Amino acid sequence: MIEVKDIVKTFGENEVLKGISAIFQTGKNNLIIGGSGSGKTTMLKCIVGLHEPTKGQVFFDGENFTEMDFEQRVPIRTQIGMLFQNSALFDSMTVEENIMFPLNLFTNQSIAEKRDRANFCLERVNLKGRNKLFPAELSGGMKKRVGIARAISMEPKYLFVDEPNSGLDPKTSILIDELIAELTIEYQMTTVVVTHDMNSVMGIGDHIIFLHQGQKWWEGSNKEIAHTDNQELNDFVFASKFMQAAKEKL
Ligand SMILES: Nc1ncnc2c1ncn2[C@@H]1O[C@H](COP(=O)(O)OP(=O)(O)OP(=O)(O)O)[C@@H](O)[C@H]1O
Repeated sequence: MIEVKDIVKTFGENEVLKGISAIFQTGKNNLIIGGSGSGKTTMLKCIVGLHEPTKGQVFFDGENFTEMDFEQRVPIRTQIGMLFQNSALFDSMTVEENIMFPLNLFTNQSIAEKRDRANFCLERVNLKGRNKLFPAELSGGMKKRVGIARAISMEPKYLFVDEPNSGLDPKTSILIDELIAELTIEYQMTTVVVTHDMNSVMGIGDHIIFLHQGQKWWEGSNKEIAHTDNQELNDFVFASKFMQAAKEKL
């Protein structure tokens, strides 16, 4: 479980997060949604320590991450898997080398053990045997899957994903969502996904936080979202005529 308490983040005069508190449960797909510039990525970066919050605290399973120094954070950092936008694979490394990268950095495993783990992760994301390919030889969906394989290589307790569906066709997007959702349950991870993909919201949104102008404006599940009377959330989720028509049938 991850708890954020009263997170404020300012950049100069710009107060981007205005005191956000939330709990992200273990084994759940927690989604952060909101309009462009509402502070979603900033929130994710504050949780993982890529930004220091101006105020407030982040707890990983009760441990106060915010007040730890660099060294003290290492054990928690090794339990964090991340998939950021564009998959962030190393272009000069093969698929296998990309997946083994965190293992090289953080473990003393032998080459054989690391290769076994890479094979296991590749199989788990349906890319068995693609070890020797380079990122340039992969489709966007395959790159995401390699990114997921790398993110789970260390058997993380916490998984953070920023816009997993960007640049993917709708069918591949759903496959990626389903993979994240399956892995979350299988490994009982606390997963936090930043998205503005409505298929993801409706498909895997166990717990959703809607940010509006740097504040937590609404919180609930995908089942509740269809019946909300929150005006800003409605305007955001059901912006298109198609979604409005779909809502009426729910
Ligand atoms: N490093 C930074 N320095 C200064 N301002 C920043 C920085 N990072 C983000 N911001 C500002 O914070 C605000 C929120 O940005 P953020 O990327 O968190 O939004 P977002 O909700 O993820 O948007 P999008 O959906 O467009 O990716 C924006 O006004 C942005 O300019």
